[in-house]
Amino acid sequence: MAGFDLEKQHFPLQKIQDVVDLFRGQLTRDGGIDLSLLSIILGTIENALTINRSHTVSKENETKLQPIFPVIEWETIEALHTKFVTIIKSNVDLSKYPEKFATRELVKRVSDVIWGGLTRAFYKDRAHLQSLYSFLTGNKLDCFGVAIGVVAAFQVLGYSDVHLALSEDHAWVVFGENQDQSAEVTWHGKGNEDKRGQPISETVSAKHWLYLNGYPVVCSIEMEVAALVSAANPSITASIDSVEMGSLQQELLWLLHDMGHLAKYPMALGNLADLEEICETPGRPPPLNLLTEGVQSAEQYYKNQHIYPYTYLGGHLYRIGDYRKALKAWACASDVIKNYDYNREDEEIYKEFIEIANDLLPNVMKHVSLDPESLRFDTEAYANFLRFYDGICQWEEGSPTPVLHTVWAKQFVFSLGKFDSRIRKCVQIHADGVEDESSSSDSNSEDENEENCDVNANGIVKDSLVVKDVIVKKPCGRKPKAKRRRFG
Ligand SMILES: CC1(C)CN=C(N2CCN(c3ncnc4sc(C(F)(F)C(F)(F)F)cc34)CC2)S1
Repeated sequence: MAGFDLEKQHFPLQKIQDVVDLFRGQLTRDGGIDLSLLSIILGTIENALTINRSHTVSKENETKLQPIFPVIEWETIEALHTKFVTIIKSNVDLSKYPEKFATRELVKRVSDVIWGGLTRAFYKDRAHLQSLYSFLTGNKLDCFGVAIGVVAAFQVLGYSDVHLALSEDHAWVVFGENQDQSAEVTWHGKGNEDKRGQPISETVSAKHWLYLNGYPVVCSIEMEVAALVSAANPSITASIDSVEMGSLQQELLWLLHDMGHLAKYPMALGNLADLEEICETPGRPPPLNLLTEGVQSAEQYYKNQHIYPYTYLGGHLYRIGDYRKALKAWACASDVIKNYDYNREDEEIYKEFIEIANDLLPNVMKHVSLDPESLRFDTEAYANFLRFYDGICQWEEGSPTPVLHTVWAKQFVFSLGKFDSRIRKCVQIHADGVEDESSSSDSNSEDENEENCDVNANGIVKDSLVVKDVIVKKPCGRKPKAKRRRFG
């Protein structure tokens, strides 16, 4: 196949650098990127490194004690690629679709072809079902795999307007001359009827986390490569990862990062940060830089409607023991979720907040000691703690599905009680625009500590009132004054 001469020269693939060079060649050549080829290559390697690890090791690797890596022959990849092209072209009669750009009917047809190629009874939550290798050798795909398979199929059919749209827990496609059309192409979650073929309207996405309130990541072809790489799964078992697959993913993400293709993809930046946390790449910036990039990307391109940039950041800070900043990141995540209405298809983000509130935060509060530097005496930490819970209360308000239950309340009381009692006296909560007689009493306590009030934290919500200012005072925080008796 003349078109593949450039790729052929990289084969046989025997080490990570061979794959990186092939991806770089694809990403830099004009002739366009072949998504199905890259998905098949990545899936073949993932399969050999995680599921079928009994492969031959090349002489070169054997002697140099290189990480083991399968020898991938061109013929293997070419056969699978030909199979995919044949399935798509023989099942889609393009004479019925004369338009230059994709139509909703054609998108539904291509989705049906991928859908029709799947075995009925398979456990869709299993790992390693995200690539075309899985589709072509096992007739199995997860929900992301169906979506990327549809996009790859349209490439095979010669369309350049069909692209992947990603939220934080769902994927669909955009298409049309102005990319202003959208369509479901896969299913979501368990027990939900799939809505394949339907558009994602503004009413469907408004205040709905699953559609990021209308601010999904709409991929370029290069970002679709980044999605393929992000979706690669190095896990061999629940507790063991393939080092080779992880470092291949890491190297490919750096390649994409250096080419600017992660700039609008916060989750890919988060994935790379997590890989760097596990095994840093010499000469590369620390994970915190990537996580900050992810937050800035969400603020700049997606109106700060994404949650995961903050929970990626909070999780990392938690793991390195920077609990103050972790708490701030989680409060920022809560500031985002509070504008959404929670519903039954949002379980993934619900689990994320449950883990923070009922596992991570209590652990933070358990660990804090009597050390005056501890969180217990930090007023800004307390304000962030209140902001975190307040956002969750506001998330529940107006939602068709309740969020909170007694477990949340028990953990809230546990964590709240860990803050030093004087902290709570240092925090004044002013109702937003609602002047009531009690607010005048606040001024007394303010007078009493006048010299201490110099920090304004972000607003929080109290009961049904939006509270604009939380006035916090320093000395109750970090270093209690000498005259204060040590606690306990
Ligand atoms: C802070 C966290 C709990 C750590 N890992 C997280 N991930 C891991 C990686 N991940 C992702 N990483 C890159 N791209 C995507 S596209 C996507 C999805 F839209 F949901 C899809 F396509 F339906 F699966 C998910 C996802 C999902 C979120 S969020």
